[in-house]
Amino acid sequence: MNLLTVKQLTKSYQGSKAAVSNLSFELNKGECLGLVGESGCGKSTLARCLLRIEPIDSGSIQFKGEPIEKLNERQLLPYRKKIQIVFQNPSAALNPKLKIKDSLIDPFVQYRKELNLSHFSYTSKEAFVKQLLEAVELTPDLADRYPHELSGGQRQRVTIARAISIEPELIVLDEPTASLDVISQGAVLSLLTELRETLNLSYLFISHDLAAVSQMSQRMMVMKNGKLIEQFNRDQLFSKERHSYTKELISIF
Ligand SMILES: Nc1ncnc2c1ncn2[C@@H]1O[C@H](COP(=O)(O)OP(=O)(O)OP(=O)(O)O)[C@@H](O)[C@H]1O
Repeated sequence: MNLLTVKQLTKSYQGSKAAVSNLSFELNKGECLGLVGESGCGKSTLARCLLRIEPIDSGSIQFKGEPIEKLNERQLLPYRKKIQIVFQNPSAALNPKLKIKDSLIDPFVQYRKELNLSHFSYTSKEAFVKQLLEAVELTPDLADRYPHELSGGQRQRVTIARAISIEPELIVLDEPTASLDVISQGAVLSLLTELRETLNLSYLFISHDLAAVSQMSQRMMVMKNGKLIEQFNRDQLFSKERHSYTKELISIF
């Protein structure tokens, strides 16, 4: 089933050439679609446009066939809980003044009335927070700590737990492991794959790291200077038909 359809999406910042230019792709339910490209090629701009954090210049974004590019904030509410984002820097994503349990419960409290959870269940705040921490393989005692009392890897697990707490359909992962050391990176990527399968999630996985993208994704897209160069199945990554730019990226890794 088709979850997200993007057609001819273009976005430019004032006074600059298009950061994202005429981008078209589809993302299917249950898959991880990878997007790889060097720094500054427009990956985060695309992520922000999909989340409607940035307005787009032209093109369309459909979620399950519904155009969402022109919806106002109130009309967007039902989509806000279906599409979540995990950013590169978990420290910026967590409120330093809130204990982990309060950050974790926040999306649930915000969307409580519209939620129909199937994997998690809410009986009490404590029990719910415990379930979330367990889902991302963290111990329950972290609930009472503040973000600065956690490691970078633990903080990123907390932001992932927040994103999955309301059981979204799609998560945009924007360089989710870029701030982590290699061992934590591997662990977080394995966790994300497990969660996708358990919770029937779909991912748009954005990274400059070709190895990570190819490990996670069933299909991949390559972006350069705001444009999509090509898209292909993961098992076609090393095919001789690949674009010369993709081959260049492969040669660097
Ligand atoms: N708020 C902004 N205002 C003006 N220009 C911006 C803004 N955000 C990004 N840009 C420009 O848009 C282009 C794409 O940036 P973007 O952050 O989307 O790239 P990226 O591929 O995510 O890079 P990185 O991997 O380094 O995060 C760059 O030329 C950048 O300078």
